[in-house]
Amino acid sequence: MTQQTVRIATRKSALALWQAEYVKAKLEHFHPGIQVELVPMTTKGDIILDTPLAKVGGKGLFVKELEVAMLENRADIAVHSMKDVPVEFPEGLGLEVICPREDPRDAFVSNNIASLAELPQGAVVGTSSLRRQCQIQALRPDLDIRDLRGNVNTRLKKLDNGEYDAIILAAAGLIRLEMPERIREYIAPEVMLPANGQGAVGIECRIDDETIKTLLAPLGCEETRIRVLAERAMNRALEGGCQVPIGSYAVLENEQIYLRGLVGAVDGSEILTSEVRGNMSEAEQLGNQLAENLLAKGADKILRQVYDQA
Ligand SMILES: NCc1[nH]cc(CCC(=O)O)c1CC(=O)O
Repeated sequence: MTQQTVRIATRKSALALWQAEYVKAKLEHFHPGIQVELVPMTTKGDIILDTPLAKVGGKGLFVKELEVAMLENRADIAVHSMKDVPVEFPEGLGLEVICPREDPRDAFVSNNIASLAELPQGAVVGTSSLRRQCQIQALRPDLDIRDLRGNVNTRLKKLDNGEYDAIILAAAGLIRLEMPERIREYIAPEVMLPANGQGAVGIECRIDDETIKTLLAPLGCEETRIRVLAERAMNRALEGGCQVPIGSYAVLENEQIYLRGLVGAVDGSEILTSEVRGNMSEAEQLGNQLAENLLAKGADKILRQVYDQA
């Protein structure tokens, strides 16, 4: 029998490598004797660091090169942070499994201030996420939100250099990179709704690769799959990629999905929210319904303004 080998296409950031190593370890655990190789590569999103992401605009800035590698059979799977994965996949590729979710909340990170609420008037907060920006500005119009790009370590370094009083990052990244002590406050979803898929890692592969799909099956988490399916359905219906002021967050409560959604003007002057509950088997319908609720409240008008400015 030939030796089974799985090649993982991955970005080179510390978090991407952590996620790829995590999947490698899981594959080796479930399939003793398997060979797993990492194929590190650079994506457009890693190169364009000086332009606000919303302006670069390209959906899938961080995943395209990985997808091309799979289509050209230079890799078998790609491991992604679900929140960076566009809602549609290129022909021939699909998302096969979603792994158990890490803490989905946003984290308040600062060297001298304990929480978002304790930030002094006019404090400088770093984030390049329009979703975070609009929610913070709605709460605290006085704060000075400034762009912050780069991978997790780069962002922390900029904070430590004194460029910001505080920054907002996904808690999941800090936990995975073993820096939970950096988190001063876990921001509740009621205060800051996370991005769709935040904290979840997904694995993409060629849809006709049955061997790989069989190997991947034990890595999936059904609860996470349902939650992320509902969240992504809302974003898809709103035609929102990851660089939009949209939040969506699902939890399961006794076999029921509770899905919350938000669309906001970037300056926080207007925030639309809605929520739906329904059966676990109706994740996508619930996402669509929530999007319709938001559109009925005027979400399309807000989003069009954002796209026009970008
Ligand atoms: N957009 C970058 C990105 N993609 C995934 C994570 C964090 C981990 C996750 O959500 O799985 C981050 C960093 C951040 O938002 O702080």
